[in-house]
Amino acid sequence: MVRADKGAVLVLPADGLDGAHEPRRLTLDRDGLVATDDGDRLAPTVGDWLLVDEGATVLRARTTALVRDTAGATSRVQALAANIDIVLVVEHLDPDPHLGRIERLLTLAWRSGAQPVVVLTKADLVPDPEGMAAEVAAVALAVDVHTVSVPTDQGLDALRALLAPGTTLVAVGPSGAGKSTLVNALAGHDVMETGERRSDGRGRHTTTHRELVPLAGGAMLIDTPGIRGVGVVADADALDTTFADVAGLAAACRFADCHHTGEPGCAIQEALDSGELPERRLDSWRRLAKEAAYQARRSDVRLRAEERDRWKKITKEYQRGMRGPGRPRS
Ligand SMILES: Nc1nc2c(ncn2[C@@H]2O[C@H](COP(=O)(O)OP(=O)(O)OP(=O)(O)O)[C@@H](O)[C@H]2O)c(=O)[nH]1
Ligand SMILES: [Zn+2]
Repeated sequence: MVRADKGAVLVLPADGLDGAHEPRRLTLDRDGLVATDDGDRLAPTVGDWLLVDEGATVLRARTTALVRDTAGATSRVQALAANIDIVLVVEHLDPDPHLGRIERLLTLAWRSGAQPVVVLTKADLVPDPEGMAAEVAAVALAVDVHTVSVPTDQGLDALRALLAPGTTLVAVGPSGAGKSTLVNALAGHDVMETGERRSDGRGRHTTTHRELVPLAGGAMLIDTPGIRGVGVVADADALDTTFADVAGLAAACRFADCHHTGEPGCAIQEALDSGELPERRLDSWRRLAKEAAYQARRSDVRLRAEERDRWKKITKEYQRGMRGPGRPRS
């Protein structure tokens, strides 16, 4: 699936992912959901595979999914993209890259099951892009960090090397980071509108929808609108990967339930004192860990509510059956 449209999705045939085919419109049921193999119903997202047969559409199980927890009390996670291999965490070098945002997006990426790669854009606007990249690399553990500039073509070959046939990449990052510009540069022609001011003076283009762009070489790229600070992205496992250094230290504290707030034998406190662990990184971890804990509690409540609703429905159906005559039962 390449794009969600009002009450419908745009789909490409599996053998039509060469960039030469026009997507086809597929109308969805009223609720906008599609049945999955295991009897669930999900809202299809960009990157999903839909098996379309006469009348029936089935959503294939996702290998990976970029998900964000939505704010509503009853709503579930929202899938931003599915079946992706690489998440490009795009951040500008000018203004200065925001380390906390990179950590947040890396957590979103790790949670998806795909491999994150950090892309620092606008290298042409700063005197020392490599020095800045080293600072970012220090917070992006086990992740490649690339610096690029689209106007000078700097660093783009390293990204082109990621575009193996069949590979799906998604670009995430704040508005104005240069995601659409990057997608266009990698596609070799303009497929996404970018933030240039329009000549008719009607403001600037920003990406308003997620869209899958099949590239000539057989890779697929998904551009996303700028992800704002809202939307919880953390879960405990993903956090431990993003903050492997903090998690490792915490495991070395004397008390297993150490809060790292002055307890004796606290390895985190020692690392802060020695300068090995920057205060900023610990704060960033604490903030995301708090969100993850809150989210876990909320989803517990939600699961229990769903279970209750399911039983209510079953009971109602049963009572209706008892009341008869109704439909004959098979
Ligand atoms: N100098 C320079 N400018 C760049 C570079 N990449 C992007 N820009 C500019 O940055 C602005 C924002 O770029 P976009 O590609 O629209 O940003 P985006 O991340 O897609 O933004 P949203 O669609 O709002 O999420 C545009 O004016 C681009 O021309 C770069 O490598 N160097
Ligand atoms: Zn501790």
